Amino acid sequence: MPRFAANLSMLYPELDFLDRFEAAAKDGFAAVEYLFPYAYEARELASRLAANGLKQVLFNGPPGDWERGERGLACLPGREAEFRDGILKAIDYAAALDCPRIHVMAGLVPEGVERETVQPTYLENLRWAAVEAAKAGRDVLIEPINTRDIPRFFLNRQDHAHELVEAVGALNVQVQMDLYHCQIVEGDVAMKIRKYLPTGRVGHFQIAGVPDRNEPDIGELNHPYLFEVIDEVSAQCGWQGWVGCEYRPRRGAVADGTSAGLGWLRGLPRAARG
Ligand SMILES: O=C(O)C(=O)[C@H](O)CO
Ligand SMILES: [Mg+2]
Repeated sequence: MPRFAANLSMLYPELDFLDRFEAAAKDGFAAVEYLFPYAYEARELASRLAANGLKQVLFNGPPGDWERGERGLACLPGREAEFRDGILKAIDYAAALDCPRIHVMAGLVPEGVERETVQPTYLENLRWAAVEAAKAGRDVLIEPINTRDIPRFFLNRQDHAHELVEAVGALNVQVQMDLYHCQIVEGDVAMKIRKYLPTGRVGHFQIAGVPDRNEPDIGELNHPYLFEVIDEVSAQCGWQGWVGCEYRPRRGAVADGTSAGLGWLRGLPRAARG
């Protein structure tokens, strides 16, 4: 089975953020990811990781003004200086948390502007981020996200993400393949894993039930089957990454907490949470 990381931005909403590390470790996770570390001192987060024997495997670069709806700066002409400051801050956090990868959110295509118009800005920003991240020994990830959840998000499809990774041409730029978004936008998920994982350009997976982003055993995707596909292809190509559990608990959230909804994980053959 693949190795699973708990997404602490979505799992354990019943707990304060800093208490979610311990909860994830108690549920058997060996790794965590979350959206943003910036509201906390890096040393506080590092001590929570260490105290609970957890690895940090992913977080996002600063997204711009999240409360006002911004979802990344990479494709926004005129925001390059802010983008660069954010990437440098993320790289500092990644060093302090010993986190190998940073997700750089693409941002929203401005109203009335064509996607193609902002693509040069996006590529230039990614190239710059790749160079800075490489100096620090980190990978930069880009993630196609569905437009039902984030209307006008610049990057929606796996093929577009892989074209952009090729265009940047840096070994440390990879695709974050979120199977939830992939199913909503384009489907044919198993075949896309078979197509893209062997390229060496998939840095991380994420999962959630489709369509409601709840536990992976709720909804239209057959995750045990997809895990077998990931296992099979990984055995052939040597992929050794993580699968982030990025869903909003439905089963356990109210009565018993997130743990009660982890039956899908405990039920997997040779369940590997770390
Ligand atoms: O929404 C997702 O799927 C993500 O992974 C992003 O990091 C959230 O903004
Ligand atoms: Mg995701």
